[in-house]
Amino acid sequence: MKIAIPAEIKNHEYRVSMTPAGVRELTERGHTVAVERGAGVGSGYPDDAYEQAGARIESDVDALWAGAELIIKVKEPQPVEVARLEAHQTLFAYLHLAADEALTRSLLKTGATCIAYETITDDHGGLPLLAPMSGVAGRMAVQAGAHCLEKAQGGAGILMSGVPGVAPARVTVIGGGVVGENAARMALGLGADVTVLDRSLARLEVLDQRYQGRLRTVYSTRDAIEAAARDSDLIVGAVLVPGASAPRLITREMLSMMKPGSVLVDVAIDQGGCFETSRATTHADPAYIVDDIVHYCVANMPGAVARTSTQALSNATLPWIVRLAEHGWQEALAEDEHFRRGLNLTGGALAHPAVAEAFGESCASVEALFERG
Ligand SMILES: NC(=O)C1=CN([C@@H]2O[C@H](COP(=O)(O)OP(=O)(O)OC[C@H]3O[C@@H](n4cnc5c(N)ncnc54)[C@H](O)[C@@H]3O)[C@@H](O)[C@H]2O)C=CC1
Ligand SMILES: CC(=O)C(=O)O
Ligand SMILES: [Mg+2]
Repeated sequence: MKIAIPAEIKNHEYRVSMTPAGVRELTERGHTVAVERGAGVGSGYPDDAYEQAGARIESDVDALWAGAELIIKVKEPQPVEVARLEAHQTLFAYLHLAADEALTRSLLKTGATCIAYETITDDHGGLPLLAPMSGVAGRMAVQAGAHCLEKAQGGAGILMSGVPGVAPARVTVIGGGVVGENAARMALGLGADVTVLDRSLARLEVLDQRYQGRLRTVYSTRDAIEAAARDSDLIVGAVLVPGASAPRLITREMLSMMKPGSVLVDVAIDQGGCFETSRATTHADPAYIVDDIVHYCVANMPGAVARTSTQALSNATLPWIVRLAEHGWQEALAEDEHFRRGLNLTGGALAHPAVAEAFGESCASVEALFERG
């Protein structure tokens, strides 16, 4: 199969969708891999490392896309990339379509098959291609939150750990999944006072067992969220309903309950955000203030630690990419219900129920799509 690895073009996005080691796995199986010139540089992989792995380096980005059957990216395609996508091509990347109707409609018009990393599932109820970046973003959320708590950033001037005789910061994490657990672990490591809210009792039980009284677990209700708003110095938004847009858990009105200079880090911003006052920001200008509350809402947090993130992402995606390359999307997805859940769009139709629901549209029967092909 002809595979293309474009350079990422989102603001301050330094990841690349495949390491040279990943390229070698594909070229040794007889596939052709074209890598856009300079695509790996932000992650510390020069062009010659890809050449040694058997890739061809392509300087002409239009030719790179036009010559591919399978395009592997990190972030959702930007408008100039959507314009290059063709109906016969397969795109495999983070898409977060429920949060972006304009992107969804423009991708539908291309007729291309779009498979999202973040909706592929596993046998344990997890999201194996979201998890590695959720781990990174969860850990970063606390670093970012600690920075935002400093006075110069508009924060209340609170040190996460406190000092002897002075209480540590109160950190609440809403959503105790992969992002939430990693955020909680970092906050605990810094000596903060940590509470995790989730509406899954099973998840709260896992955290309770794992952290043996070092953090509080609280069932997520409106009351519990209001109490968190009143008491917390830092709230990390880490909820997810797979494929769907994030529920708005802290309203603008609730900001008035919070202490001035408190911080909201909305990691769920890539699914639209779980705070009403969240809007997506970039690493160039990551935070803003509404009603005295600092908001950090970067939608591609792992891009800032690209070397770590590229390796972690590539480790997770490679086996799935190999299956797409070896069998084509129809056969690869037909064989595996978890892979099928990654299918978001094909032939101009919506193929993921949560994405279709987000726009009040009907969802194509995935089984029927396979029969048609
Ligand atoms: N901004 C960024 O750079 C990044 C953002 N993310 C995003 O972070 C979000 C979380 O991802 P993961 O932790 O991997 O998901 P996950 O599925 O592991 O965890 C989500 C948790 O939220 C809980 N939840 C759902 N509704 C809730 C509610 N109303 N109240 C409390 N808890 C609720 C679920 O029970 C689950 O435990 C996703 O939107 C993901 O796309 C992930 C990586 C990078
Ligand atoms: C998950 C995601 O959106 C990211 O890593 O940027
Ligand atoms: Mg994102």
